[in-house]
Amino acid sequence: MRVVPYPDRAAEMAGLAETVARELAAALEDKGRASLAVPGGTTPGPFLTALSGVDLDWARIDVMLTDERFVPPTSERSNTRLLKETLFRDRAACAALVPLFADVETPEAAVAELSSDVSAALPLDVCVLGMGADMHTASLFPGADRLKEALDPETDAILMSMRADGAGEPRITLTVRVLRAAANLHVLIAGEEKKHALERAMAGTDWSEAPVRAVLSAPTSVTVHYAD
Ligand SMILES: O=C1O[C@H](COP(=O)(O)O)[C@@H](O)[C@H](O)[C@H]1O
Repeated sequence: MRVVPYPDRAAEMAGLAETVARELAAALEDKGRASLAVPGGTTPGPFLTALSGVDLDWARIDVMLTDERFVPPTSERSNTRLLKETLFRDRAACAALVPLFADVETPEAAVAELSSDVSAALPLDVCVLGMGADMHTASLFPGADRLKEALDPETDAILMSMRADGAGEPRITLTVRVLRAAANLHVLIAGEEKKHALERAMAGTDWSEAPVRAVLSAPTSVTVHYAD
């Protein structure tokens, strides 16, 4: 794992977009199709907007979220909404969205409905994750009801419903097996609070206490991007 510091957030977002674009272009060249997972939340908007302007053959790129809140896409809390407003425009407007939301009664029913389309887009060529100050990543929250199953590297599940005190609404998340299998992994963090959380995560080994550790210790190329 390596940590790349940037002078400011604008440089961080632009730098990550450039790196991800290069990795997607290499995957397209190799295989004719590429897959990308991106985080939701408050941090990645400028990165996603920068990526939307990159000249790539977006029609051959499958894009999914690392996790979604179980709210309608019209909600301010919807990660799908963020994705549509930031990435799915400009040159990337024709990318193929692999949904992590379904208009059904429960997150469990959504997982059942969505899993086969997600599975068809795996393994991920590029996966960008966020991290909370509580060291959650995707919707893998410390203390969550199904965290143990989602952290199991041998699980057959690719998507899992998740409920946790710190999560607000129920969630749907990619499992650790899927995240760790990505060819290129990036963690995007900004600000002092997250810098301290990263230091705490790097100082221990227990995945359930700090789920982001499962990603930081992946056997693949892992880069943490940081700016104040
Ligand atoms: O709830 C979520 O939180 C994390 C971190 O979000 P941020 O607002 O602190 O940037 C995010 O990576 C995840 O995708 C999202 O659903």
